[in-house]
Order: sequence, then C-alpha cells, then structure tokens
Amino acid sequence: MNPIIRLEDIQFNKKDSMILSVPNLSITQGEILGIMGPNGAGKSTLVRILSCLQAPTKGRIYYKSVELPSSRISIELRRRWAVVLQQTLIFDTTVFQNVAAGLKIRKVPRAQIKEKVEFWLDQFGISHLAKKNAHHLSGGEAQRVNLARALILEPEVLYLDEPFSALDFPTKVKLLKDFKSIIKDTDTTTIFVSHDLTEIQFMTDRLAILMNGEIEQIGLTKDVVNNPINRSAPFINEMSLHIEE
Ligand SMILES: Nc1ncnc2c1ncn2[C@@H]1O[C@H](COP(=O)(O)OP(=O)(O)OP(=O)(O)O)[C@@H](O)[C@H]1O
Repeated sequence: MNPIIRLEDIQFNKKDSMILSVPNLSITQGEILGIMGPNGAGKSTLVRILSCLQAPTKGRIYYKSVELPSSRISIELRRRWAVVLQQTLIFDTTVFQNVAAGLKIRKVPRAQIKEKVEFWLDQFGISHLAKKNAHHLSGGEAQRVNLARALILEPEVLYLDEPFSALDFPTKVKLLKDFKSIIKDTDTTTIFVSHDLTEIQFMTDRLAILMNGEIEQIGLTKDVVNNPINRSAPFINEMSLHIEE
C-alpha cells in the first residue's frame, strides 16, 4: 500500500547545527504513529515539517505520492490535515461556536453545521456544555472542545503535539479511550507526540524514538518498548521506571 505521507532526505538546520535529519519516513493510511524522545530531540520540529508549518532546509515531502511544493502550500491542501497542540486555542464564545468555527470559515450551510456540531459534541461527551462559554471550561473539557473542533473538519491526517499532558490522570484515561475509538472508527491517520509511555502504549500502532534530531528506532510500539536498541534503550527504560514508581 502507498504511504499517505513520505519524507525523503529531510533536514532542518539552524545556523550550523542540525536540528532534524530524517532520511526516510513513511506513514500508512489509518495508522497512529507515536513520536517520543527527550526534550529538544526534535519532535515538534518533525511535526511542524510533516504538517507544513515549517519548511525543511532540504528534502522532499510526498502526500499521497505527490511531492509537496517547498513553499506556498495551497489552502485546499492544508485543509486536509489538522493540528492539536498542548495549549488549547479556545475562542471567547460558546462551546457550540468553538466547534463550529472551521465549518463556518468553509461556508458550510447552517443546517449542516448544526447537525455536525451536535454529532461531534456527542462523540466527545460534551453535548451538555454546548451553550457554555468555552473560557469557563476545565482543562479536560477544553481539550475535548479542541479535539472536536479538529475532527469535525474530517481531516485526512491529524497531528497531535502533547495534547493530553496538562490533564489529570482520570480525565486523561477517559479522554484517551474516547479519542482512540473515534480516530479508529474514522480511520484518521494520526501522528502523536507524547512524553508519556502509558499514553503512547495505549494509543499508537507504531513508535518512533527521536534522539538528537534523528530517528533512533522505529517499529511496532510493543516491539520498540519491549526491545529498545542502542541509544533508545536507556530512554525507554527511564520512561518505564517513571511508570513503576
Ligand atoms: N526555529 C528554530 N531556531 C533555532 N532552534 C530551533 C528552532 N526550532 C527548534 N530549534 C531547536 O531545535 C531543538 C529541537 O526542538 P523541538 O522543539 O523540535 O524539540 P522537542 O523534541 O519537541 O522538545 P520538547 O520535548 O522539549 O518539546 C531544540 O534544541 C530547539 O531549541
């Protein structure tokens, strides 16, 4: 099967230092790929390059076998993916209007917006909050709004950069379960950056360990976690220790 996204000879340098070097990375339609690594390893840079928020210094990105231009990605193409970050970007209006925002920009008819917003509020268990001002939500509720707002756009690819890290454990567990079943049901290709091994093991099909700007190891999540190699071994062991403590 052709990958939905493929990186070839990607490098990102700043001044004379190499921030990221990825000779090859393919992501398959519908998979959830986890990215883990120490602080400063280049995870966010990789996500920014994959989602075309950052142009690489060199290299090529293919989306469904078509090479993306190095600058000026069309709006139509950008609209095929969505990015969710740790900080929730909530507008000072109701939950309903927050979730509807992207559809309004796309000039979707009102009746359809209503139907879709109601569906996604229900999916994320926040229908009862529809009329509430989104600035008055808890962190977990706000992150549900953020995710509903991304998924309502039916993105082909979803980029998540530590979206759950600010949530307490019970809130996180409930949201992870709901969220995983939604992205599997919708077959949304997902790239998921996290520092949390529990999140990664629960959510992802494959895992890439990024160290000093390079992919040290990539494979099925359970294989990477159970058999870390070279420089990823001390990192994974340290992350596992945190869980057992
Ligand atoms: N535009 C830039 N200019 C200069 N340095 C940069 C730039 N973008 C990233 N860096 C540097 O590249 C390295 C990787 O940054 P990045 O944010 O991708 O790491 P990360 O793995 O996401 O880290 P963290 O886990 O702390 O969020 C860091 O040392 C950062 O300071």
